[in-house]
Amino acid sequence: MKKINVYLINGFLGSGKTTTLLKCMEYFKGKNKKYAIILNELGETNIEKHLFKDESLYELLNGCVCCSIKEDLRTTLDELAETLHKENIEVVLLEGTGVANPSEIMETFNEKQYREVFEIAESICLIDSLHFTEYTSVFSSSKEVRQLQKEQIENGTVLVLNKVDQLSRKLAIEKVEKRIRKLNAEAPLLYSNYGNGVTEYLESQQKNSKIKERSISGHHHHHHHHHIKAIKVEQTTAMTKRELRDFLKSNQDKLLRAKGTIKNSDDQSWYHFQYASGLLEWQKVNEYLPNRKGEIILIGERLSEKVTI
Ligand SMILES: Nc1nc2c(ncn2[C@@H]2O[C@H](COP(=O)(O)OP(=O)(O)OP(=O)(O)O)[C@@H](O)[C@H]2O)c(=O)[nH]1
Repeated sequence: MKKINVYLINGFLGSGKTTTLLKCMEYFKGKNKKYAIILNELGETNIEKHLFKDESLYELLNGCVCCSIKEDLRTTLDELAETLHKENIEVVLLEGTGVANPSEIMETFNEKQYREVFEIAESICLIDSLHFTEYTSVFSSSKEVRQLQKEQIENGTVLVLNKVDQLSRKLAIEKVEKRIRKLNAEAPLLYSNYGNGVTEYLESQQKNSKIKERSISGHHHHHHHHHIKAIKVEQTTAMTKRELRDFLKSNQDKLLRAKGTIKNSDDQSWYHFQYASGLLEWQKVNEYLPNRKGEIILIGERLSEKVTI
């Protein structure tokens, strides 16, 4: 029986995984291939669920604690294997948490019972060009963050240097590329904004599938990443965008990423927001959200459980 192609989408927090996943979904839709999505989310709530309405979605919430990833994934894959053929699913798209070692996931797919059904077609590693130097420097990041970047890049079959729009100088890009190449010299490297170019790459690989004989087995180091955690903070009073930005900036030293849905005191409307690479983006929610509570997911190191806004 033809195996199900699995596309892993990894990369550090905020590097552009979900943005790329949405593009891959469009691509497979255009090819009339049915896919299932597995999201490995950090934190107890999936704040981005609105992006995946009506999709075949499997969630591994809290799955970042690496020791539990494999077990959670096995349960999901067993469930998926039951329905795959009934639903004509041909592709699985799996987005990692951003703080997990992709080899844990690869190893699970490599277990005999799953190897017979699934095949990792590509392990896409997104890299935030703006923050890569900071995240890999001994002066500005923890050992844990550096280790994660290294593991993710080492395990990519294609590397996507994303957010190049944030790098102003060509020299800076070259410097980042040089450092990446020290970690993974073989995988093709794409320059990208908002994950553009990834689906074109997938298309070209389909045509060249005969020449692709890389082994995707994953590196077998086990590191534990218990210091990076996600906490959920509930919004108690409506706030302006400026107040939100000030709040995030005041936690900047510990914060790697934040996202959420909050109520804006200027127009009393709901907004989804994203905070990555020190940049805050927000978008008005157009649908009606009854009994909605504002909530923010903060992801970082040394975060205290007692944050209030
Ligand atoms: N300027 C710029 N922003 C980008 C680019 N790609 C993604 N973003 C923005 O960066 C933020 C994070 O993007 P996501 O796709 O959610 O990143 P992610 O890796 O899925 O984030 P986590 O799953 O939380 O780790 C969003 O606000 C995106 O709109 C890019 O190429 N350039």
